[in-house]
Amino acid sequence: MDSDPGQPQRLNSSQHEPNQQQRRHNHLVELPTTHNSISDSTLSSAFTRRHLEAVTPGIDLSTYFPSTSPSELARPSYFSAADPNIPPGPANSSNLVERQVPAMAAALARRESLSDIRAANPDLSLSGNIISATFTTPHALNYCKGGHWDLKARRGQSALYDSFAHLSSDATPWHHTVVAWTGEIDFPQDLPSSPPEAPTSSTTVGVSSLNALSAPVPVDGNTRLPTPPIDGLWVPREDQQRLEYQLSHSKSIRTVPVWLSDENEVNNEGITLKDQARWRRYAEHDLYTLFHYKQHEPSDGRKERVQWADYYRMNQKFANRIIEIYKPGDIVIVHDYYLMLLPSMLRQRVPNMYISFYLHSPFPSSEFLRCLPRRKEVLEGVLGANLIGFQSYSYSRHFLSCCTRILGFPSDTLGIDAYGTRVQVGVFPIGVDAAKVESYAWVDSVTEKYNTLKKMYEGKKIIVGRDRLDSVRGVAQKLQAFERFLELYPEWREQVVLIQVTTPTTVEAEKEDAENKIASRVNELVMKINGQYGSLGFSPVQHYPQYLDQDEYFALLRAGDIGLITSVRDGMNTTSLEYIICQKDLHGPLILSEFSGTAGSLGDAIHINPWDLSGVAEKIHLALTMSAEKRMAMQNSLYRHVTSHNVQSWITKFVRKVYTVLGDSNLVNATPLLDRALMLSRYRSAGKRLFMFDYDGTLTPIVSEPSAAVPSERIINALRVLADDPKNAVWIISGRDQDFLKHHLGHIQKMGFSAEHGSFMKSPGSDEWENLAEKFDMGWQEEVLKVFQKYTDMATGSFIERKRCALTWHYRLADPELGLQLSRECEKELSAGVARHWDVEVMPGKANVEVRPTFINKGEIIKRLVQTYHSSGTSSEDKESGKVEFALCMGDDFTDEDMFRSLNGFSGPVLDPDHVFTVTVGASTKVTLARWHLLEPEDVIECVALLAGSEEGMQLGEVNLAALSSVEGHIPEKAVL
Ligand SMILES: O=P(O)(O)OC[C@H]1O[C@H](O[C@H]2O[C@H](CO)[C@@H](O)[C@H](O)[C@H]2O)[C@H](O)[C@@H](O)[C@@H]1O
Repeated sequence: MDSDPGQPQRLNSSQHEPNQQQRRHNHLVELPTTHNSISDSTLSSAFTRRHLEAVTPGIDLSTYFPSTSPSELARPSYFSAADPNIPPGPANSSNLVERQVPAMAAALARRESLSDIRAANPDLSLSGNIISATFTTPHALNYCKGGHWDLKARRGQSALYDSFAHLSSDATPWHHTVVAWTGEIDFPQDLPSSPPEAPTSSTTVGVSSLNALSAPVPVDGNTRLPTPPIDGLWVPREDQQRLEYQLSHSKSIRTVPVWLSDENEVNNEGITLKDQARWRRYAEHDLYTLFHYKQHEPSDGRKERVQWADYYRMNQKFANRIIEIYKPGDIVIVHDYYLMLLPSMLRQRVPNMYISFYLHSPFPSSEFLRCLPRRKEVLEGVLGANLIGFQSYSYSRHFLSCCTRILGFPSDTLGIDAYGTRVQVGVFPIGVDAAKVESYAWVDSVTEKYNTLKKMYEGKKIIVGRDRLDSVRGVAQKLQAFERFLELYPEWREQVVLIQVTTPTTVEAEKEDAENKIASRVNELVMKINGQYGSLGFSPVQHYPQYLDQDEYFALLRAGDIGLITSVRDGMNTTSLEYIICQKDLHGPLILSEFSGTAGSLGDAIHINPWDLSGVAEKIHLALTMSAEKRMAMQNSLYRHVTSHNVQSWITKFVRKVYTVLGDSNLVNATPLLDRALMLSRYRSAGKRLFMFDYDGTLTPIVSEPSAAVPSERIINALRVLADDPKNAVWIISGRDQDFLKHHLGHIQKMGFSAEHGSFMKSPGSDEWENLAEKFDMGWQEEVLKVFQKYTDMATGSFIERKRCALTWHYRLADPELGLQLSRECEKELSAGVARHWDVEVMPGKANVEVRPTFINKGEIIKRLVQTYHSSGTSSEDKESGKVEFALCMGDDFTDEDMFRSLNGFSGPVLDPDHVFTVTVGASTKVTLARWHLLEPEDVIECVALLAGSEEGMQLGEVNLAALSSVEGHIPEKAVL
């Protein structure tokens, strides 16, 4: 093996070793890619065989796995926790731990039992199950000929998968299940990714997918018959079941796969393309980018809508899958930005579910998040969780401020009041499996490569870097800083080598960028530096654009004199943690970007600003010249941190925090975000529907001047569409007087009205107003007016709204503090005076105080309406007979609670509770009798338009807008109304 340090070369003499030409130019040419220490196919075969042996005793598997040798089965791998070759269970893992990290072994020895946990949390009914939802399964899947599955270790996220392995092991008391998408399934060329073409009686010409299903059985006996797809993925059901069985019986990580369709698309040339990557597109294109403080030009809105729809649908599929396996008392942990809608979707289905969310990536400041078109939905989605965890304090602080600034939710440093409950926020920096790193980093094969490396660069200092080729990893900055270092410190020229390994990105949005810009920028810089500071015998930058295998990786980390991490933004940099472990004896300093999520935890590393090239250069010099004592002190402290804050302690602390938070949460008052998709489906299946809308603060936003609260065109049109449908009875139930309602909404002939909190009623289609307070003595009004006038005189800007029956004193335009104080006094005075000798109720409203007869209220109107519309008849064609099969009631204030109370009374005995939607609008902190929550009138309008659009879309025979809307969670504004 050529050991000339001047020649870039691979670190071993494997079959992948490049030829001489490649060596000379390896910074320009991508070398043949190697994989983890066990090649993908070997690993997968080993895995599959091991599992099938476990689950199918007695079956000879040798024909399926002809190439799996016993040594392959036995060989360990660090890179994937999902690798079944890592011995599972307490005996193996704790032995390892005890040998390697005594502190951790002691911690694990203090394993809590479930009964201890239950005893310490008597208010919770913990089942002992944890469901972890993560985007992709710990294994990449290969669908093989013959319908068998080959499983490969998935690259990346090793810390997360290690935490799953830990939770699944006997080292914890939990019964753990991972729910995850299969990921893009690798199909062999000769297997159909869509239904195979079936022969017709006279010809073998292909038929459409639909016909293929009903086509005659092929007679050759070889053609695999298409079965109806699960969501369009053309994997026969028995093969899906085979995989599900295999994954669910895994001893290392029990996994339940989520099947998502690959929904083939036909391109302009009529060629069918598989597009399995669509499910990651929104998350990786929009969220990942923005969370890393980057923005791309908006594309045409249509593409974005489709990506959002896929994201929404993908999250829904996860929710469905979790609900299938969920049992009361289970703890659900949702991981990362792919699944940000999932917490709310779960909360909507099971309001008292124990849900937590952990973000592995950074979270940006509100100034950045504001640029995300779906910012509100994304924040609302996560807020379905009881606990939200972040990698670093600044990410959690940004999140809190986004909730307050974008959603208007009250927050403090510990959490947010949302949807009638408290959502807690915490910082839990992830770690790595330190014991595992130690056990693999010093095996003979690594030491051999380490020795080779050291020999290769004898007499030189080695700076190591291993990054993904993402723009956020700062590889270009690293090279520029190194260049600056060589410029500023000529004495180090030819004395220092930077070995930079750059792995391909897996993030969709980065791929294009990476291929086009970053890769060429990095190559340019490597050439420039080597051209300027290199010689015939030596190139100062050794760039390896490739995956490293496990042995090479650890050998490199051990061989480094400096670890250099210059990411301009990352959630957690696990390479830095692994470097620290690998340097436990040699104490090579770690130079770490302050923009890495790890920086907050590794206070003893040398922190740098990667944008300050001279500053980084100085720190490289400092690290190279640091005394041995100082390096040792620094490294020892970092080592202690990394080994005690490992991935096992991370997940243990997080889970512990989940149940502590649950003990503090008031889940009884939780009011989930309205499940629009559910509402729409119930609406569409109902023969007879009843709508009851409050007006101010529900259909229109609250404004300072009552006369300015006019309905928008959009809501008028939507209400009209709903009211025109013979299946619907639509009512406005408001504190407003008849004139106001008539003026703004009276032209919707088929709508019913109740004015002044139930004092007056006008049925749909009628011109007559019924006065329900007719017989009531109005003598109280004079007394109330006197009191109101007194307060009006005291608060400049306040005024009295005089209606026919109800009276309102408004103080919104007065000084806010004085107004509030006087309103309390006014309410007290009226309650102690006029309300004692008249049968009237004094109600504090939104910057108002209202008085009306007690027996008249919105709840009474609801009773009348249900009694009127709900009859035991069966015809659903007219309003005179038939059962109400869908009821939607929306309101925002105290007076609307009467409506919810009444409807709740009917839910069960009269109306099917699953078909009654009571929705409160407004403050996230609100304690309400409503079952659902919406944030503001704009959301109400979206929902009303969604229902109206659903019918209209179908009537017009257009694209089924409702179907699109339901997956998108909103209705296209212009297209429908
Ligand atoms: O039952 P509602 O339809 O919600 O009506 C309740 C009262 O709403 C109006 O006042 C409130 O809205 C105004 C416009 O946004 C706002 O300026 C005022 O401060 C609020 O109190 C209306 O003026 C009252 O008559 C209704 O009783």
